[in-house]
Amino acid sequence: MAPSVHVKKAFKAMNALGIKDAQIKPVLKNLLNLYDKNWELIAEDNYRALADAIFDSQETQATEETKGNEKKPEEAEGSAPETDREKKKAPEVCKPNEDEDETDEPERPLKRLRRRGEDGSASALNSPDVGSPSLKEPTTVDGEAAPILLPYHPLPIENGPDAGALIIPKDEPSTDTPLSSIHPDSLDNGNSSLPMSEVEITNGQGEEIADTIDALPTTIEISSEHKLAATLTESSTLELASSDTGEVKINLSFAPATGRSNLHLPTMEELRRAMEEKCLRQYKILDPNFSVGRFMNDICSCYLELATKAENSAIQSPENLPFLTTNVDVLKKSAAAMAFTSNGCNDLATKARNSANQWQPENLAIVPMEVDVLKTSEATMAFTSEGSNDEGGGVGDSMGLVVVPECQISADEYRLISSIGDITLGKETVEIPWVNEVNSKVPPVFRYIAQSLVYLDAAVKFSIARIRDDQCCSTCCNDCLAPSMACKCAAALTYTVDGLLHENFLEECITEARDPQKHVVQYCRECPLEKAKKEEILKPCNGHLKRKAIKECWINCGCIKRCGNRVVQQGIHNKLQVFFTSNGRGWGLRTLEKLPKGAFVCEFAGEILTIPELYQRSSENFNSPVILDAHWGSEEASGDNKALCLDGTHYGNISRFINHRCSDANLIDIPVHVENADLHYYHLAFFTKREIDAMEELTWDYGVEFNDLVYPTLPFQCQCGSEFCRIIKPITKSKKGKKKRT
Ligand SMILES: C[S@@+](CC[C@H](N)C(=O)[O-])C[C@H]1O[C@@H](n2cnc3c(N)ncnc32)[C@H](O)[C@@H]1O
Repeated sequence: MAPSVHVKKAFKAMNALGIKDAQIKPVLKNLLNLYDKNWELIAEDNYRALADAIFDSQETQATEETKGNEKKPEEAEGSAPETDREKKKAPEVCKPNEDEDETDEPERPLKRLRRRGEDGSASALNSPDVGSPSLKEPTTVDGEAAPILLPYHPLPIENGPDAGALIIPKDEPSTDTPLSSIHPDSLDNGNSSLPMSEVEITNGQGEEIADTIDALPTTIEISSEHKLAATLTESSTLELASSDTGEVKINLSFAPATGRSNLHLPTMEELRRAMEEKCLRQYKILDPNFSVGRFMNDICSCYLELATKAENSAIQSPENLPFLTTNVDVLKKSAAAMAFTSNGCNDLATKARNSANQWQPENLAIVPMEVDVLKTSEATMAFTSEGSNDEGGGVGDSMGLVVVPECQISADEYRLISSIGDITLGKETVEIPWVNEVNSKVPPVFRYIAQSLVYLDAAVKFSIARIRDDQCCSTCCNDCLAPSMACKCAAALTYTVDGLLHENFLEECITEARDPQKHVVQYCRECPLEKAKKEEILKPCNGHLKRKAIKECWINCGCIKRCGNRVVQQGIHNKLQVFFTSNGRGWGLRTLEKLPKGAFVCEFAGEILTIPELYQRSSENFNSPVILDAHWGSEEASGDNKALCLDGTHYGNISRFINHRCSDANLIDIPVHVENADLHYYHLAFFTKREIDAMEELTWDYGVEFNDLVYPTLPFQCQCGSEFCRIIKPITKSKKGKKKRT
């Protein structure tokens, strides 16, 4: 399964920051659960999420200790010795700005880290001397940019005379001090200590013009084409402005954070997905091409259109532009501001309409995130936000500006996001819907394939010439399971006429899976699993199995396509559903109808990789690859390109959602030969081990061990809930002092 190299890298990056292993380990475990083992996210910005989580946990600990200690009478009287107080603080290593930071708040180990692409005083995590790997943009197996993971690029700010007056949020403001509205005329250019939500506006010639946001009544003032000042009181605001050069900027801001320690910075991707999901659910948008990026773009286009129209006609009265409250003079010069609420647009619109006569820029505001959209024509856009959440109540530090090219989401992805009806995108003969009743996540992006595909080096050849006469039923001409047929392929009595596995065959497979060591037939001198690791000392081979396998009728057989000895190759036919589990296991697969014992559910489809190829992917995020352990070590299966596995991470089918359950899973995986008799490659098909009720989750035993707690070879803490769960639970002491497993 997933190599420990991820863990090692994470430890290394944290060690470079002076954080000790003991502090890293528990937080990393939690984070892995939280991020569904998405190492790519965890490793982003040099493990910024991990560092943040460690610091948060230290902070929480310190706060708790402080609270606990405050209760002690001697400390309440201020008699705690200095040394004790110091102990409550976060570790020394976490306070790089010690000299500057003299607040009474519990010490925050590191300042909140900037997002990728921001400049200025880069955080320790971004400094090259940390020695951690540089950020790698995700690529697909073809080497093309993976569509879903939107890279951030710093916005190129032009200082030339033609550059528009665009707002660049000031990075890392550091105080909660309430702000007052600053009239552009009275601005102090070059102010270097702007507070938390303050943003700068440049006039294209390097001069700061300014924009401030605080916790007072909402105000946006526009005094000239390139001058804009805002003071906001409600939770957040949205502003739109265009420049002479046709650029449109949208700026949505949170009000300053107050007492929200659990905020985390969502990625652009998370934000976009959450918004898209919301639109799909709440507004029932059915257009498969819908995207938030496009939506924002449309706002910009409409805005420009309206603004341009305003130049030529008198329609710019507030009654005619219900959501737009701006200064007409400024509009005429192509710069403007507008505001509306995210959940209360109508209220504000009404307010704006009702107050037409007093139509003042003060009556603006409230949107729960910070967004910047630039250059409609080039469709670039930037989201800068912190603490965005579905309720729109998030607040946070002011963010730096990041710009993301809009068109990085492939058509497939659009379809995936909008195609709640069928996660297979029509690639199976049945539709498989997905549902999330737990949160607003949408399924991970991957290419749905109904059949496995060779990635590159795997020696998988399907040649008719290799099928011997005694391996097929060339004389059959109908259904091989029909009573009158004496078919040699069907003689193995694998399937019943109902398309189920024969009871005996199934039981034998279950017994074999229960104790695989008993069925080991081969030990290799140099096991491919070890060899591919390129470590100097190879561990001895654990042995390889000769598993019971199904041989279906294949191309050389004379029977019909609907022959009873062709089950797996017919594909999925049951009603299944992908759903989000409620106990931290991410997505899962369940059946919507009752399934009998021995029924075929689906096969594991993915990229067919050689073991070295699998290890080369070690820096990527694995989705539990499956080893095709067949006759390894035998003469026939030797060669680096013959020891194979299936990886469903990037290309996969519905099986990539099947979760693990120790021992008493309801599915069993059985090798199936469909195209040829090659022993080193086979299909892996899932069959029911027992009758399964409608709505029951489908699970299989990945066959993994959960015993290395320091550097786990598995990327997840098992939550299967089985009474036979193999995970070693930490031993805790009960109140009576007895040790027990948690
Ligand atoms: C093949 S995927 C299964 C689908 C996955 N849950 C998802 O959301 O995409 C395997 C991953 O699911 C999670 N998982 C599967 N079984 C689990 C279990 N019993 N306990 C905790 N996590 C599990 C782990 O993150 C594992 O790496």
